[in-house]
Amino acid sequence: MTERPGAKATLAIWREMIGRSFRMAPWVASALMFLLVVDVVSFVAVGLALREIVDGTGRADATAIAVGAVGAALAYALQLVAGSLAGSAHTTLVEYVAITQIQPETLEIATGIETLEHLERPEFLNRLDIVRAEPYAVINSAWSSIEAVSLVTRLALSLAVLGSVSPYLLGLLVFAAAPLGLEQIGRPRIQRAETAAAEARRVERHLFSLATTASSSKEIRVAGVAEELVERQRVAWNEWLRIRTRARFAAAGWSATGWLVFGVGFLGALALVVMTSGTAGDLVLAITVGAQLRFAVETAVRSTSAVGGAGRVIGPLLWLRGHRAAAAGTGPALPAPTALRDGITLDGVSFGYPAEDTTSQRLAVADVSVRLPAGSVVAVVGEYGSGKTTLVKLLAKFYRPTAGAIRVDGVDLADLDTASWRSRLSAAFQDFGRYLTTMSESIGLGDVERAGDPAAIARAVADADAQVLVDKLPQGLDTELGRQFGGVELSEGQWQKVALARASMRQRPVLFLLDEPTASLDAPSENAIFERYMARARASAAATGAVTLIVSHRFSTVAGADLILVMDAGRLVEVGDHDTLLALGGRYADLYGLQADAYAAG
Ligand SMILES: Nc1ncnc2c1ncn2[C@@H]1O[C@H](COP(=O)(O)OP(=O)(O)OP(=O)(O)O)[C@@H](O)[C@H]1O
Repeated sequence: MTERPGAKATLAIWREMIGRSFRMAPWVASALMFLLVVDVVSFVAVGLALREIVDGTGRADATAIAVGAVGAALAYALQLVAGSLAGSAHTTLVEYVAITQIQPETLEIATGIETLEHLERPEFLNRLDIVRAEPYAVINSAWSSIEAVSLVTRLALSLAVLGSVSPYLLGLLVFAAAPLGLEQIGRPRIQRAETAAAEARRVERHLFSLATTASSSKEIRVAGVAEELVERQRVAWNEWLRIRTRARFAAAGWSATGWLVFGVGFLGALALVVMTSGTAGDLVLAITVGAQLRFAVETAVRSTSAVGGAGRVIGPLLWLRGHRAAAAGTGPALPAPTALRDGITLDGVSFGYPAEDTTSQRLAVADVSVRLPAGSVVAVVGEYGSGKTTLVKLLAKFYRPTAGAIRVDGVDLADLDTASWRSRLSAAFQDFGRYLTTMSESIGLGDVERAGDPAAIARAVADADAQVLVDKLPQGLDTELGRQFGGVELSEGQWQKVALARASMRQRPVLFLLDEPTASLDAPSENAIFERYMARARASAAATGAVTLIVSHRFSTVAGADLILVMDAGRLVEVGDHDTLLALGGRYADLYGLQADAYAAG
């Protein structure tokens, strides 16, 4: 999956990065530009002063030697100061732009894509990981490309001085090309290795977080699987290390060969100077400037390495941007309705999760056609893995149907603006989030626009039957949640209540999705909540024609629904209300009977 960005794309990114540097930190960026100019000027001054010393020595001119010596000392000092300040300015800029611009961009890309598929695809996650790990490389390469201009100037000047000592020394140019050229051979290997190692790194991180997260740690300890996890993490680290080390060794070999060639060339050139009766002054000048040349070449290698090496991050960054742009879709998007007149219709809807091998892709939802009338309470039941949650995700537009269409009052959901549609939804998911912040914020974030509205939060708390929980917390709604940051830890059921309260923040949704909203709660809590939600569903139905869709495994919960959808292996096998389905004596009746027997036996 290594993609090398083209020269045009790389130049465009550099221009963008330099532009951002000047916008974000104009003083530091301008200072860096100025210091680079000072660096070159002082380099020229050192050369000229050395030339003066050598000429003065030849003429036995003490004044010229003294002027040359003072000039060389001053110019050298200036060069050191400018070089060091430029280094600091460079690091500051790189860090600042990487952290304030590129790092947030990765999160924006990941969260900005409306659907969820990308978060399950390794090719997306691997690239995200690369850019997140090294956002500095992008901006660093942009500034290194500018510094390269000053380096080329320095190289040219060194060679001019050396050429004036002896034309043979110009041959060093050929030898200087060796370290630069051979570096180009090693670098792509490192680049490919970084990309190839990204997956092993993700595996390593996953295992680390699995082993250090409180929730999974319990199972790990009971099952005694910790050692196995450590071993697997070690294997993943080793794999990461092996791929990178091999490439780095190979690149180091090429680089060492290049420097060997340069060293041999330098020695040969000096021998030629001596043999062609150069003066002692010429020899000293050749050695001094030659050493400077070596330094300039070394810096050039480092900087071309930063410039060229950034391809491994620029490539993935451009890919991620492209992916986001492609996912944004085209065409005009319609605003979502504020109320439903007719309802939501599923027309031959099928969906299969993306699979590596598309030929063996299984449909999680297969050819489902049903009408969810405006104002109705709809329950979805079925065995584990029958496609209930997938149906909810399709309605929330997290995925697009692979076939068929979902219509909202006759308008294809695909044509509705996703943000607008989501602003008309309320949803509580089975795998709810835990926001580690205050209780009130954790609830309020269910509706950003009213996140700080105490009345809205109080109503959401009441709807989710969470007042008892709030009363138990040491600082009520102001209590910090989550032990990781020093707050109060909640039980699974309490977290679920917080999620439910969050989902209750929007008072006038047109679709209320509840995917097993009470799975972690006890039966009395579930009953209390369900009654409230039924009442709420009826009130919403009257106000906005809202459809409330509840996924549940508990049949006592769903019996009061207007419409029950029975799913089996992705298919909708039965539709109707409780009495109709019982009378049908089919799948629903079987499942209902099983659960009733289980309760009776219990
Ligand atoms: N993110 C995913 N990637 C790939 N396959 C998935 C994904 N989520 C679910 N599936 C598959 O899709 C099918 C339907 O899953 P879904 O979660 O919709 O079932 P469900 O009826 O909600 O199950 P449960 O009652 O366990 O919540 C299952 O076979 C499952 O393995």
